[in-house]
Amino acid sequence: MSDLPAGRGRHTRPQDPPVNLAKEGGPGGGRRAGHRAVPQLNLHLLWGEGAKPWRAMGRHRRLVLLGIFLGLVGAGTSLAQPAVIGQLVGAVGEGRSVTGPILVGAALFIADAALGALHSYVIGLAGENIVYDIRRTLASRLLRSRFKAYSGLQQGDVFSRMVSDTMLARSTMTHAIDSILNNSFLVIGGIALMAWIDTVLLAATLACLGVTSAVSLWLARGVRRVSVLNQADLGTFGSALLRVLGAMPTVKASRAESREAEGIAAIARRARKSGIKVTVMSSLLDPTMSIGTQLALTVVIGLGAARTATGAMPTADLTAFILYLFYLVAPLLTLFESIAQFQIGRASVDRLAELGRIEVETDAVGGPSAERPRGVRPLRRDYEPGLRFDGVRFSYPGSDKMVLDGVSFSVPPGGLTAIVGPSGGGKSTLFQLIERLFDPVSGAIRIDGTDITDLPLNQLRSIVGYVDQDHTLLRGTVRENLTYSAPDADDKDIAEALRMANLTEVIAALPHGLDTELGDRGAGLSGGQRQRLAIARTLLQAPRFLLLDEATANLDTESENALRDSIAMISGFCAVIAIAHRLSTVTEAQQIVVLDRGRVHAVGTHDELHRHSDLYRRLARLQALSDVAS
Ligand SMILES: Nc1ncnc2c1ncn2[C@@H]1O[C@H](COP(=O)(O)OP(=O)(O)OP(=O)(O)O)[C@@H](O)[C@H]1O
Repeated sequence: MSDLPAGRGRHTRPQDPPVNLAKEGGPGGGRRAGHRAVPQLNLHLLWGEGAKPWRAMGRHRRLVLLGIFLGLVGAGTSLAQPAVIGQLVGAVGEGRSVTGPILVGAALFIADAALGALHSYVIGLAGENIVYDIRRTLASRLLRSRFKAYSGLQQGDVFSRMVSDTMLARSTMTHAIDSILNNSFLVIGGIALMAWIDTVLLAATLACLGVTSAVSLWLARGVRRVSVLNQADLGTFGSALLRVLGAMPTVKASRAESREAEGIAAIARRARKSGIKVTVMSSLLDPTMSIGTQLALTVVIGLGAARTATGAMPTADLTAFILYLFYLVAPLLTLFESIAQFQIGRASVDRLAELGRIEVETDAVGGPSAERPRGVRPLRRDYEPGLRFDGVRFSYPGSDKMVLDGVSFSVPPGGLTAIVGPSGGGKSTLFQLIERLFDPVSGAIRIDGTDITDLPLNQLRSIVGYVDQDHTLLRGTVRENLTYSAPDADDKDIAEALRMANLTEVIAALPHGLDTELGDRGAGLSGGQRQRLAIARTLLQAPRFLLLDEATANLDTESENALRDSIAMISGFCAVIAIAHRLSTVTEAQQIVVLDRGRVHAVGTHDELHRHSDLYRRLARLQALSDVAS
């Protein structure tokens, strides 16, 4: 492994001087690095406690304002049109020249159409920009979130917020706000011009429209209430679907397709029910306003005709008034629809803002903490090289049960340390704490004498490599998978890592070698090959500590031997800490830690434990029996 490049932190070997971890801690030195409450990211989405669509528009407010302005100018040209038509009617009636009104009218129509198109484009553009910013910022924040906070979320709900809530929020922040302002302007302008023409007819109009407007506002508020429920139902639907699709082999093997399909259908039914409520409330808006406008029109025509007959009102004025009433109908309807749309979108803005407040790991990526460890003088004179658990106690968030209760042991900077013990004893939890996915309730984990909570996360995770239980591989080629945590690794590094993971021949036999595409979850490779590929990937990161979870859980004898050889090779240049279910693979370990119900039961070599530990002997006996059985 000595050929791996130094730029990826590979040079901190057991024989290297330990790292002055606190000095490299950057701004976090002395504090618990990585979990500060104030995020470093420049987020437009940190909207404070209340979700404010205006603030959420971020740097696109000017574009939205330009769109609104264009809309208002367009509305002005619309408002002028009935007056010009009124003049045209007057001119015809009085035998005057109609050229002027026709030219002005034509100019207004053209301006109205051009402004309308431009206005739609600018508002649409602002919407796309806003939704892009929200998605980009939220995705980045989610990826940097504290694992503790992230693991409390439902993935389907997060997905639904990112896809459907962002669309609804976009409508609110652009179309709805723009439409409310423009149509309010049209309505107020229309009313003002109608007042200028005839106050009696206006009073009759307002009386008819007032009642229906109040009902419409009440309906719009109801729309928001049911929209919140509907969006939550959609989130639950997404979560359930994702969970089932992610467990397809188990679903099929359990012949649970129909049961799961029914379960999903039940959630879909709930979403349908709340969706129908939204539709009912929204569709009541139109007829409510239509009743008001029809009534107003009837009254205006009747009363207007009477007033024209008595000479109290010229015919041209009545024509203009009726035209304004017609002009008023569409903006009024759109206004109330937009208010309803705004209310629906506000519910989505709330849900996005909630996601935007997820706590982040502040120094996981970038910043001074991104520096790789350099071999510098040790932090303390009395440091103990390697990794040490010191009286670590831990319970998972929301649970009182102490999963680890006073765990203490040391891992030397090289060689193989195996962790064994009964199921549920806390073995995997140890790894989650070393990776700082969670922090201990009390006690400390130290590397070269430095508490890992004083280390920038980026640095910690570059010196600790982690191969999880699932040996997670990503979609893409073998090469892309291998270089995931060391993107600048060259072919020589890759060849070396493959050799150490005993994969050289396996990869050479693939149809396109390193450039062979792997399916989801590494399809195309056997379980053992996937596991060794995950190990090779971690090796390219040149860790000082390599954590292997359930290293030999699903291997045949040949793969197990291949892996055992690999571990022996790897443990010659870095410390390998392996959770092992098969004791046969760790008999050669420099030390074995037996963990039982969250406590260290014993530490020693295979021979020592065999002599002194009842539990170890029992585990070995059970293992031997299961090996015979299989
Ligand atoms: N996310 C979690 N929330 C709450 N409790 C958890 C969580 N993960 C694990 N536990 C509990 O913590 C205890 C230790 O689990 P852990 O996975 O560390 O054990 P393990 O020794 O690795 O078991 P196994 O050998 O079966 O993998 C178990 O009782 C488990 O139920």
